[in-house]
Amino acid sequence: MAKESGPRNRNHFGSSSKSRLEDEGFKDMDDGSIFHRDRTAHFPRPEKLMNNSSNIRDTSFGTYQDDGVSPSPDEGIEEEKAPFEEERPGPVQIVRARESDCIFDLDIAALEKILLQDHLKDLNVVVVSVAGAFRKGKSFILDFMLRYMYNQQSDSWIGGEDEPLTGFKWRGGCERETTGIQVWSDVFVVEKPDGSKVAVLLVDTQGAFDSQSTIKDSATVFALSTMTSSVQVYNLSHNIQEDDLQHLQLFTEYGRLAMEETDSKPFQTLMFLIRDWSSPYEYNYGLEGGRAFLLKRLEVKNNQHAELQNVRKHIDSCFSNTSCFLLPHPGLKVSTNKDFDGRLKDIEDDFKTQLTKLVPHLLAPDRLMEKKIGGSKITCRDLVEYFKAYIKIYQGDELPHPKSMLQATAEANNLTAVAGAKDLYSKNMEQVCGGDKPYMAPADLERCHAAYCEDSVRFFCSIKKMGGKEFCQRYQTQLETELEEAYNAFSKHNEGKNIFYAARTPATLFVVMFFTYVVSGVTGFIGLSFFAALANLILGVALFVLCIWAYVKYSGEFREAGMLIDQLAELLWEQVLKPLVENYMEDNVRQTVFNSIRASLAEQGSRPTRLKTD
Ligand SMILES: Nc1nc2c(ncn2[C@@H]2O[C@H](COP(=O)(O)OP(=O)(O)OP(=O)(O)O)[C@@H](O)[C@H]2O)c(=O)[nH]1
Ligand SMILES: [Mg+2]
Repeated sequence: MAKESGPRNRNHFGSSSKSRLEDEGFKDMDDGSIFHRDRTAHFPRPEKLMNNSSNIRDTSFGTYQDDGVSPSPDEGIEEEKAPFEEERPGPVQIVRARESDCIFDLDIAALEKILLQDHLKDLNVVVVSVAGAFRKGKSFILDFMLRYMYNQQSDSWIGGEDEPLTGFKWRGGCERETTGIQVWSDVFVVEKPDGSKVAVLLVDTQGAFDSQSTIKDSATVFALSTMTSSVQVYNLSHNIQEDDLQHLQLFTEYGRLAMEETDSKPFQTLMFLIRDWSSPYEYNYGLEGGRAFLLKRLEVKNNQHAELQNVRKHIDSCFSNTSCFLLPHPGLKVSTNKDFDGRLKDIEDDFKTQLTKLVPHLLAPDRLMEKKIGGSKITCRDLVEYFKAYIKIYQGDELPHPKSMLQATAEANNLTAVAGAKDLYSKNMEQVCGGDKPYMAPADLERCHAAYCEDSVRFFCSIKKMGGKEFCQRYQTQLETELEEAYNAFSKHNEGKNIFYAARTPATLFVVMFFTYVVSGVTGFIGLSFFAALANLILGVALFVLCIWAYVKYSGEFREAGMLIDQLAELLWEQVLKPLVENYMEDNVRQTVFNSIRASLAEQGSRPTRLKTD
């Protein structure tokens, strides 16, 4: 790690800060650290952190900056009148769930404040994140990583026996603690063996599958943290179960969807961290045992079911690197004692031994892996931009909603049943009014539709489906709507076969032409030349439109023009010609009936006094 401090660039933690902290519920501890009354914000003072080890971190907050105007602390300025207040290192929430819906917001200002500091923004970034189910000790393990980062060059980085564990907020109990995504406000600047400096960011995440989060919430947090980290620690308990792999598959697929498609693997390193490993006699604690165990678990065998093979192949296709670490149980005090505050003396030796192997394996300078996206290393500044871009995708509507296994299965069941039932209906209807069948009377077609519709719904109901009655009813309604739509298409197709229907446009245009021809002749004859000319003009337009219509029908080009002419002709037919024809026909029919009745009555020798004809 590079030491970057000096008289004008050092932490500043004045007495005024102390009284402020006391006001906020913090109190000074004997070891020089500050302890919050609710036991959640206990961390070393920055000075202590600096003194504790020779390796120096860049303090993210409160580093004195010589701006040439403000006096430096060295110039005898009283602490109370310090130009600014020290901000304590701590967890910062950068991704937060909205209360009203399952959408997450990015706190851009907080992220920028951390990552866009002058000494960090152009450094390549290493992001180590811990994710997995809730209440499994994620924040707890991250706090040991923090201890390592702050005391890296000391062999006793793990801390004193009586030192409470502080940093990311952790606690016992069964309710979730961490929400959204949190990062440690101190970004550590580390010099790698090749001399290059990198910025190390530690990320804590909301546990998956708590009772307040939907699958979408869990998938979003897991996917976002996997997409933005160079090492994702998948924190599991006791074993790697098949459902752990399935969830990993679901979440990483959700992440992959939001990323640009590339040929290379989208994510970097995945470490399965198995807590409370209880079979060291089969696979030894640590990395070696983990490697053998993982090899066995992720093995793809020819005789394996395709479902099992798919999960394994998917995981392999997502991560460039996978590893596994088997961590022993930390002891009953850790898991069951409500007063346990993280002191090493309460933790089993086996656990501590493995911890001293696990943390350096992840964070030692020669182990640090820069975050790469699309094959190139990214800087802290780039990471901010990627966060902004990714969160936008998860806030939008373009991604599908990840569902619970039952819901997804029930939907698939119902959709298959809908498709089968619709297929049955279509086949039946094809047989009565398909493309090669002649025109059918609309009333008969409707009767067939009603009968086949009933058959189709009966078929849908007869298929066994998951999801319950109410859920299936939604799909039955969807089926009925789709059948109605299919019926509309069939009846339009049927109408198309009616030769008179097809000839309606030219017939209408012919009637218009004939009428205007007669009008022009008559008005011309009686000297109304203006009306004659107008009628001629309409006749000419009708003839032109008829020619265009004929061309469209013949060539299949300009179909929009053809449709417009058809609509115009239909309007004319429906609004003018049809009422005229019907009226005329009705009058004629009435007249005929009247005449025949009168004739028959006359034959009988009596005359009708009055016949009501309307
Ligand atoms: N059995 C067991 N318990 C542990 C282990 N590590 C920590 N714990 C305990 O697990 C409890 C939860 O620890 P946290 O670090 O808050 O767990 P988390 O996964 O961050 O929980 P959420 O933030 O709610 O998701 C605490 O009581 C810890 O003492 C472990 O390896 N095994
Ligand atoms: Mg937590």
